[in-house]
Amino acid sequence: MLSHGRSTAPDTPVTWVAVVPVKPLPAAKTRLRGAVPEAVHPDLVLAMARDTVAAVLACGVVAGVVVVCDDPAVRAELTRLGATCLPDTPAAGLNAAFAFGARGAEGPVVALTADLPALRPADLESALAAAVRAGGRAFVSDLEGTGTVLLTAPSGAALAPHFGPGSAAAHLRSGAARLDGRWLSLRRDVDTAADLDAAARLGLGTHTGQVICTVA
Ligand SMILES: Nc1nc2c(ncn2[C@@H]2O[C@H](COP(=O)(O)OP(=O)(O)OP(=O)(O)O)[C@@H](O)[C@H]2O)c(=O)[nH]1
Ligand SMILES: C=C(OP(=O)(O)O)C(=O)O
Repeated sequence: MLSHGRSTAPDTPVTWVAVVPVKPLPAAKTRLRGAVPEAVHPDLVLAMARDTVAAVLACGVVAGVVVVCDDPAVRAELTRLGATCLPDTPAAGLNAAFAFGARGAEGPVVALTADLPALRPADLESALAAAVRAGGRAFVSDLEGTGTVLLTAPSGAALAPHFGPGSAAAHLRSGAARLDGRWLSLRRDVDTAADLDAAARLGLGTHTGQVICTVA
């Protein structure tokens, strides 16, 4: 289990607004079912969201995290961590939730999925520095190379999210630049039990690590 401290880059302005959508727990992470006993599944999904949001908040160039979620229990937990939580007002799926969270943001926006329990702030900070160098919209694919873990838009640009199956190719087609860093902790999203094992080998955040300890 790792303690992910706030990364520091004193010469880099703190500017990014992060948007993290989370599905209501009873419906979330169906491909991960069976990784832990059924009764613990919601705790695991919430713990992964808590570790993701905690790591994003600890990133030295992130000014704030907006969570979009229709589950009041999730909103309460993530508000406690320091996120600003909004109900999923559009109720029209993942991309609508991302666009809703990003609307009106002042400064550049980074959209992240909530299933990154090994995320380290330094990997996120390095990816965001690469996004700044890229100039326009940019994305980071998951380790498989087909999905997306992060999409950025510069200040004033539309996020135009295309998350979902095949999203890496969709983001490329939409004109976003692919950022090719190692960033293992960022690129290790957890969709299946095998992904969770791989994330555990990298080092899980505190909350997910505790859930895994209770079932080990
Ligand atoms: N607010 C909101 N978040 C969503 C929605 N759909 C997916 N998400 C979140 O988006 C992220 C990426 O989604 P997936 O990895 O496909 O998660 P999932 O749909 O819970 O997983 P599966 O059931 O296994 O497909 C996760 O953090 C989800 O919680 C949605 O309709 N609204
Ligand atoms: C929604 C996505 O994530 P996942 O692979 O977790 O479904 C995506 O990659 O666009």
